[in-house]
Amino acid sequence: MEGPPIVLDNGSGTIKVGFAGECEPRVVHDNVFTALRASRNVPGGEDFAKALQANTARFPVMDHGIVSQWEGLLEVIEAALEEMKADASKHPVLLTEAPLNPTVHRELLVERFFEELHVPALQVVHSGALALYATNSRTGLVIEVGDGVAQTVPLYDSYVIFNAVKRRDYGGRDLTAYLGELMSKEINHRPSSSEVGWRAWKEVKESMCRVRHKNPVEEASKQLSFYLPDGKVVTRDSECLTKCVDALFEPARLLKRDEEEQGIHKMAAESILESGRDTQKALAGNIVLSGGSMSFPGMCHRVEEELQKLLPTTVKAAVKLVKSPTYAAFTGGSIVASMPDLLDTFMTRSEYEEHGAAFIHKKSVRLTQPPTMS
Ligand SMILES: Nc1ncnc2c1ncn2[C@@H]1O[C@H](COP(=O)(O)OP(=O)(O)OP(=O)(O)O)[C@@H](O)[C@H]1O
Repeated sequence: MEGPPIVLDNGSGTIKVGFAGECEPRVVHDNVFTALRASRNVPGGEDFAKALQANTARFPVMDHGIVSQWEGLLEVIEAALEEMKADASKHPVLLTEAPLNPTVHRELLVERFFEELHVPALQVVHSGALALYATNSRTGLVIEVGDGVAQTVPLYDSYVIFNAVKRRDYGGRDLTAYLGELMSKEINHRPSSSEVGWRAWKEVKESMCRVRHKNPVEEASKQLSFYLPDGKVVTRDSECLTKCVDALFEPARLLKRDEEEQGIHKMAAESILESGRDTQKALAGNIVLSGGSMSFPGMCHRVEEELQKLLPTTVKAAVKLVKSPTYAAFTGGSIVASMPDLLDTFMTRSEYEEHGAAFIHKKSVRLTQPPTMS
């Protein structure tokens, strides 16, 4: 007999796993492949093992929303399920994927889940769409920036407006690297190893970085100074703390990407303007920020301000931050997977065996189907 569905938010930085109906994930793991594991699975693995000993090993399983280490992903998931004492073969799985990934990526996910994790049934949904469910609304625009992907997903009455979804390949991981670059210039920070540097930059980013803005109430919770392992100090007035967040609005220039890499406010404006005229006001009036990289103090105000400049004056932007930005996709997935008729939309093992992995494209749930608006 099957147990409750398992919800698996497979992020570029962390994987969040739990049961449908629960508010927060039971297990949150860095989505990284240890050097020791990598040494068993790739040619020239001894170098990875040496890197581990030198404490410089970092092998992310995901590269901007795309699985780059399949063996690593399976090991991370198996470890998480073991921690939950859950047997994948006894639970349908609701899995998240970044929007606009290649179709073949979804098929490979399906294949691995049926063949290697032996799941009885599977559904794959966009993480951005789920975040809106976590706020209990069905119409709105989600702006989600996690560790590796920035996405804007408009939903009208639970339908994803597919043609207006935007996705770019930058996120918190890029901000951490950019902050490290800024700190090495501004305070001559020289970490003893890349791993030590990375951890320190990430901690500074999460505890001190904020949006360039003068609202002292919103900024009050941030730390005043941070002592880096090399003895250097980052103080609250450091220019790099706000400049790091500016990169979300100017990724092409600050993260040195090509012009295609628009800032989140431009992606959001395009998502709204490319949706039907009759839905624009409803979308702009309920903008939800989700994903860990939207947690910077002052973010709602800045997004609202920048976005409003790009919208007609009759379309008013109202922006709010979801309650737990890093868990919002999981929470939304947990709500969706608890809906009584949702299980009918899952791809079953017999469908997989009969039609193959590509059948998943025919099994979209309601919230991932194109709208049928007149
Ligand atoms: N308080 C914070 N302030 C700023 N950034 C934060 C904060 N907390 C977490 N982050 C950043 O958020 C990112 C992780 O967010 P999240 O878990 O939503 O991403 P993900 O699901 O792993 O990746 P993605 O959705 O991009 O595939 C990390 O880069 C982390 O450093």
